[in-house]
Amino acid sequence: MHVLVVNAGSSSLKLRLLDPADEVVAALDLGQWSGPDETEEIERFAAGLDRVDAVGHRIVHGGAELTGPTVVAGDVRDRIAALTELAPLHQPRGVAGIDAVAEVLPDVPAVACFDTAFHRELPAAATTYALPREWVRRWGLRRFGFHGLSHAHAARRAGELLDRADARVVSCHLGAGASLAAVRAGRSVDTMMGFTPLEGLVMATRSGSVDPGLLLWLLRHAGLGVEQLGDALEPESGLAGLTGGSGDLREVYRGVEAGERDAVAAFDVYVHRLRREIAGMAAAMDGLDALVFTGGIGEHQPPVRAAAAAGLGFLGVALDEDANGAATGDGGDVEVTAPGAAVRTFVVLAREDSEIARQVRAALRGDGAA
Ligand SMILES: Nc1ncnc2c1ncn2[C@@H]1O[C@H](COP(=O)(O)OP(=O)(O)O)[C@@H](O)[C@H]1O
Ligand SMILES: CC(=O)OP(=O)(O)O
Ligand SMILES: [Mg+2]
Repeated sequence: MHVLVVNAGSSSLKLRLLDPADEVVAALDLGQWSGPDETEEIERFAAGLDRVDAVGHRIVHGGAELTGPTVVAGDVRDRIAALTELAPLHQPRGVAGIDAVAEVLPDVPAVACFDTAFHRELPAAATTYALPREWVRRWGLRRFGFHGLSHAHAARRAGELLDRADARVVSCHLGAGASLAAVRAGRSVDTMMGFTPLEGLVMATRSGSVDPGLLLWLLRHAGLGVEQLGDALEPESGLAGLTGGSGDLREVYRGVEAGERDAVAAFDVYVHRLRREIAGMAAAMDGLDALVFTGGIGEHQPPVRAAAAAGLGFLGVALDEDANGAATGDGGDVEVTAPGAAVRTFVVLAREDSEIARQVRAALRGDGAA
């Protein structure tokens, strides 16, 4: 089965045609993509493909009900669109991808694959916010977790590379958005993102977790409205907020090398949070066997991996300096563990596309979730 994969992220759109062996036989990447207003290129790409047997869409939020790969039929598209408030940066882009491809390939079955689905069996202790019970019941407030397609692939690859199905893996997806997952025996047992993709690590343009009291203070005392606050936390915070410039870690690191004070501070804040939370994920599953880095930053930025690992020796993490320095995303999935370290560390190329194709095939074969 040839599967066209549509991966709409917050900062990019990635289209891939995968053959039955998961080889990428056609690709289009749009670095900057606004979503609904800009679908001609997707349509042209999809229309120009010789053979598409099925389409798989990455959809960031599935809410409480869409918990596995789902054929886009009936009201499914509208149910996905109805979750826009919970992922305003992402959900409209996912829906735009569904609409654009349906326009040019109306007879090809499409399957929605959700970032949230991998985390659907998180233990209650990990999903529950300590909020009034009445609110939780009325609005279904809970932590969902995201980047599940990437975490599922990264953790599976770590299991294969370790040759252990029961491994405890901390998966670090570090892209424009970023999150960690604690994965034990292939199942997500904790993760950093919550009700929305705003909780957790410092990201390119997102704040990650901040004190809720600080947000209340801003609303009450700084004259900010809810809309302004939302706009500031999402596209104007994170690395971009810290440097007052680009949220691209490549640029930040150039500033670090040039000794620019804001860039050094931003890098330190990013790494401090990352390191602390890796240890937290390990604690959520009584230790770890493998640490995996994936996503644009995880794959291509040796200094981030080195700086995060530098504080984790107490857990048994240690990187081989040369192997880590050489792992810049071109050499496939590689190990970067220092000789003798108790925890194995891998760099795994993010393959949300192959995870989606796998789920599409499973859903269309009728054997449920992949
Ligand atoms: N070739 C590269 N070299 C260094 N850093 C990279 C490279 N590609 C991507 N990155 C980093 O990864 C970030 C984007 O991650 P990516 O996973 O591609 O984005 P998205 O979350 O939109 O899928 C960029 O901000 C950049 O810092
Ligand atoms: C969920 C999320 O943050 O996705 P992305 O990294 O693509 O923005
Ligand atoms: Mg991404």
